[in-house]
Amino acid sequence: MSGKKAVYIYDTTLRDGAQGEGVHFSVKDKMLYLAKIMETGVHYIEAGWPGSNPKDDEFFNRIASSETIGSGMSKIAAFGSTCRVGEEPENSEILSNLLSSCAPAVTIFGKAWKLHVKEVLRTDHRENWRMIRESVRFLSAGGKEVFFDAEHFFDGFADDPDFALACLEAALEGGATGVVLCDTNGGAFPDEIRKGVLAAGKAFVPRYLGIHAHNDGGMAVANSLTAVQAGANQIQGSWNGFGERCGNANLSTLVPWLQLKLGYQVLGAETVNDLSHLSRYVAELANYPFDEKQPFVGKSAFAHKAGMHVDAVIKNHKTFEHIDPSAVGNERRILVSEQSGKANLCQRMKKFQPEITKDDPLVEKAMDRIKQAEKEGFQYDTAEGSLDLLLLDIMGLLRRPFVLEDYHVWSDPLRGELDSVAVVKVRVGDRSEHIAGEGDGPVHALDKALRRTLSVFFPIIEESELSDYKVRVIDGSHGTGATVRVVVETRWGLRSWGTVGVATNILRASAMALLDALYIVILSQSEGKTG
Ligand SMILES: CC(=O)SCCNC(=O)CCNC(=O)[C@H](O)C(C)(C)COP(=O)(O)OP(=O)(O)OC[C@H]1O[C@@H](n2cnc3c(N)ncnc32)[C@H](O)[C@@H]1OP(=O)(O)O
Ligand SMILES: CC(=O)C(=O)O
Repeated sequence: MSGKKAVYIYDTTLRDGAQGEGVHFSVKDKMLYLAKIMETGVHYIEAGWPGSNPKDDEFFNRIASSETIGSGMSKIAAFGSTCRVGEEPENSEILSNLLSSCAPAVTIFGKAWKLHVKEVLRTDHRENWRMIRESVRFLSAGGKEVFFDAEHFFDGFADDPDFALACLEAALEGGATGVVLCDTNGGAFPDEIRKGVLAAGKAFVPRYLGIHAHNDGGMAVANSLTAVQAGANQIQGSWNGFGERCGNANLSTLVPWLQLKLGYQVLGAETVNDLSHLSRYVAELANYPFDEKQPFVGKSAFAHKAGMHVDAVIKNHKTFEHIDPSAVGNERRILVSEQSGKANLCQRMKKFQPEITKDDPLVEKAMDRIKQAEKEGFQYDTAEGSLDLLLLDIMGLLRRPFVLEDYHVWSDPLRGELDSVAVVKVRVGDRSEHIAGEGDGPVHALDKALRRTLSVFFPIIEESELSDYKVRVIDGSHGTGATVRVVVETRWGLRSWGTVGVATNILRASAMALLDALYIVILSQSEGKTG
């Protein structure tokens, strides 16, 4: 271990993260998650609440019978509550499930705000402290390492500091290894967090003083960092900020803050350097769309669009980047749009002609063409495939591998499934083919007909797939006669790219975007020019 101060990470993605709307992990996903996160050296992984649902039960059973899981550096923690009001710990089903789980660590939550004791538990303060103290004692005596999550600690501390601190004291008297101060409603301000953590740190010296912050006020990361600076040495959070309501403190943001910017020792360098990939992997397992606007790990985190920014970032990346993107496994992206100057264009064109310079007339020509096209409704920052084709064309490097000579589409919406038919005629060299395709709707039929015809000449087409299709009305004042922009996302192996078409006829706009997508598949294979 280096001389840096350590902060311990307690990963609650599988528990609080799974409480987030739209987040779902199957048991298999959870097993994959554990295997992956255990490699990162995260200190604690909260696996779920044994006894609360059959999925969590099966998961804990699978962990117990797995030889590899449990052998790594990360400790598994089981989650649950204290015993109920008036209940002895020995008779508590919740505590008995926690005790018999395979997890060496257990976290139980209890009330630290008088409002909850009165209105939710409907009991008195002494009984609340008893429930906390005796539940912790029972689990500690059973050989578990016990953390106490002081639910609503900061609201409770603002209301009555002595009461809130007495809840921590009860847990420590019971033998808790750590107490975790929770901003459960997520509405605290950093200054309130600082006061609460300082007071807890002054009153007690637990082995772990943790913070668990929700993001309802958009402050979860700031509040967690404030807590660490005030003396907390454990952070509970989730990757991508998944969690109840607006989510939990985002580990994908917190880890680089702590390790790269504030000088704490958190996780191994290899994990931090791979953070962008790890965060995406977790989103994929959770079956939740990855937020590309996320700090540090999102695709947009180092995407430069404005011409002035790009000019400067090429001269010295520090002018518009707070860290080197590679430090978190991310990459710099130079976008091209109507906001571009010659620096953006030149940087992109170097892909095809490395020696090109900003004062080359072709760069200015490309900039003018793109600004004009964007005025007509094209949008290239989300359609880098069409952008590359346009640039290759301007540079005189584009050899279109085929020509679409003709296409017709018929639709009969009353027919039910496969209500549309398209016929396309394609020429490659001096050979032409025309083939029909059926589809659910005219665009699907056109896509199928194009792919079937082209795969006669270019079998590689079969390996690519249309992964997204978006239509946007550009000028709503013309009603159903408005101009539309179609953006198509195509996936081929690990690569994906966007292409764009604009027209008043949605089918024509779709055909433009689809054709660009297919040109790129073929060119990437045969000429390697768009790679
Ligand atoms: C702040 C947090 O995020 S804590 C995490 C909470 N997570 C979850 O709730 C997800 C999993 N939960 C569940 O599956 C279910 O709620 C269960 C199985 C745990 C409990 O279900 P039920 O027994 O039907 O109880 P239900 O959820 O309706 O009510 C909660 C009960 O727990 C009590 N309770 C709430 N907090 C605590 C606490 N800290 N300690 C002890 N009891 C508590 C409530 O008073 C209520 O009891 P009551 O009905 O006697 O008033
Ligand atoms: C324990 C917990 O998840 C909370 O207080 O928010």
